[in-house]
Amino acid sequence: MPDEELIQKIEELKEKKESLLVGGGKDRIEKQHKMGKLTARERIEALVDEGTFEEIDMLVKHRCTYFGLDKKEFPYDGVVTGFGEIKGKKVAIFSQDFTIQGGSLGEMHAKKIMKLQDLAMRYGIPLIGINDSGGARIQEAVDALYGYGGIFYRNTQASGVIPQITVIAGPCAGGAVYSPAITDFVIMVDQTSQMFITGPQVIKTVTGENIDKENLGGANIHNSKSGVAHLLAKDDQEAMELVRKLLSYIPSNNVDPVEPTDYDKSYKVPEEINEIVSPNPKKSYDVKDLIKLVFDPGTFFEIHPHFAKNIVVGFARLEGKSVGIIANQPKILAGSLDIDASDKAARFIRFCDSFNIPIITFVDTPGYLPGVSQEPGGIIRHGAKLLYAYSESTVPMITVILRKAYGGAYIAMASQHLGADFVFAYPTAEIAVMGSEGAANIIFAKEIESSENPEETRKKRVEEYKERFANPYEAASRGYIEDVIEPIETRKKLSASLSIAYSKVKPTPSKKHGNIPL
Ligand SMILES: CC(C)(COP(=O)(O)OP(=O)(O)OC[C@H]1O[C@@H](n2cnc3c(N)ncnc32)[C@H](O)[C@@H]1OP(=O)(O)O)[C@@H](O)C(=O)NCCC(=O)NCCSC(=O)CC(=O)O
Repeated sequence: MPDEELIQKIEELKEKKESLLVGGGKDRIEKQHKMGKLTARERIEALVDEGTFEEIDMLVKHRCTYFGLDKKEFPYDGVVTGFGEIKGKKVAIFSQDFTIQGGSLGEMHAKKIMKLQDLAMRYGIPLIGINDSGGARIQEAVDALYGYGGIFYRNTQASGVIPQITVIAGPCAGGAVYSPAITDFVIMVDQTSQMFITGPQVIKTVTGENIDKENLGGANIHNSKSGVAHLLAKDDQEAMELVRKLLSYIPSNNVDPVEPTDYDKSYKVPEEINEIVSPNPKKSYDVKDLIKLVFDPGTFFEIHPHFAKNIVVGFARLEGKSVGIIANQPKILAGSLDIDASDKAARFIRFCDSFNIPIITFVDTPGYLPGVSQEPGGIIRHGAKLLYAYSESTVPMITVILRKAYGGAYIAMASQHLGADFVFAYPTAEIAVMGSEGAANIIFAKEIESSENPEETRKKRVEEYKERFANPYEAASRGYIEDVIEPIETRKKLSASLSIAYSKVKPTPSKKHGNIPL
């Protein structure tokens, strides 16, 4: 005979949980849907493998008594936290619920996130944060600020230990923006998400400028101009699919390897690869066409595709194993390295290195971009990040020089001198201090000027310089590159050299940490 009191207690528990599951109520959920947004719980459902989500701390309550909050209850204090699986891989997830007091972050809301961060670190699993919040819960004042501080601190401690991925699926204003900024990848949803340190109204008061929130901090601005966001999703559903895809290329932590996948063993790089890179340095091409032919078909996943398009970064698989790719893009700004390209590549290199993902670099760049916007903008310290990031990396690094590799940019783009394990060059490669025309104009200036036919002398000298240096053989003769290869051999050479370099052990000097130029 079941105990009546026990039955009643279980009923009470069920009712309590069911009442919490309605979040901020039907009307607010409807409003959320009308805006094209999923709710916090629907987002988690879209993210994880079916039926794998295990919630914790659903019964947490706020304890603020100011401004009438003592009379208000906020289910699970406006943030859903717990664990789930993505393609079988365990992950920790928090998802802010905008239907509950605008998803604002108070003391207990923050404590739930902090606890989850601590647990993700303890278990060595990725942390995924879904942000949809009006920021610090204004009534909770300094307790809310304590909360943000604790989250930032943990984000920083976790950096390089577990992957941290953020989805911005609504407003993210004020102090709230810095947690996503510390995480490894930020995905923003088009039209429904914004990030800014202060909104349009405050800007109008402080600086007198008029701007709407989309142009100030919408998904397009942060994906294409500021570089704050790495991926753009058309809606919440696509954002969750992007997280799932991203996770398949990266490990759970800085110790575990990425699981290799099956791949088509019969895949042969098509002959057309030999025709992509033209020997004419003025003829551009899309380096992504080459990348797609070299790696396992359909596996190239570009990161930051809308930002600093003169450099391409992303993941792909080579014989089922995950690799990170950095490639100059000759189609945009001739593949030159500017401030944004340096920042973009350096951060990606450091992610790969932190999580033991080998780095493959394709080089075709005339150099660092000179000019009046770049120098005062600090191209020197930004450009230095790229050299620094490659130099400090300890993962296997393989470099392929496709065509131009001039001067400082040759050194910066994972040259052997910065620690690349294998460097290959195509016959079209030009490894020199600078382009032949510029070089001849400088070193033969006096001779050209004083000759009877300056134009003819100039041409002759340019040709001489080109013949001497605009090729890969001078570098190969010194052993600065391991081999000159045909493009069609690229996949085979990369696989063979990676299989050797996987066991790489690179001793690093004992230090607390370096001081990368920021
Ligand atoms: C985010 C919004 C644009 C969303 O506008 P909407 O019209 O969609 O929604 P809304 O204003 O009706 O908000 C829904 C409910 O959430 C509440 N709400 C929203 N933001 C809140 C916050 N930060 N603290 C406490 N409550 C908040 C609203 O009062 C409302 O409650 P109800 O339903 O009961 O009426 C707006 O709410 C907003 O501007 N919020 C403040 C953003 C901000 O300045 N945050 C910075 C905080 S300071 C900070 O973070 C620290 C720092 O900057 O360093």
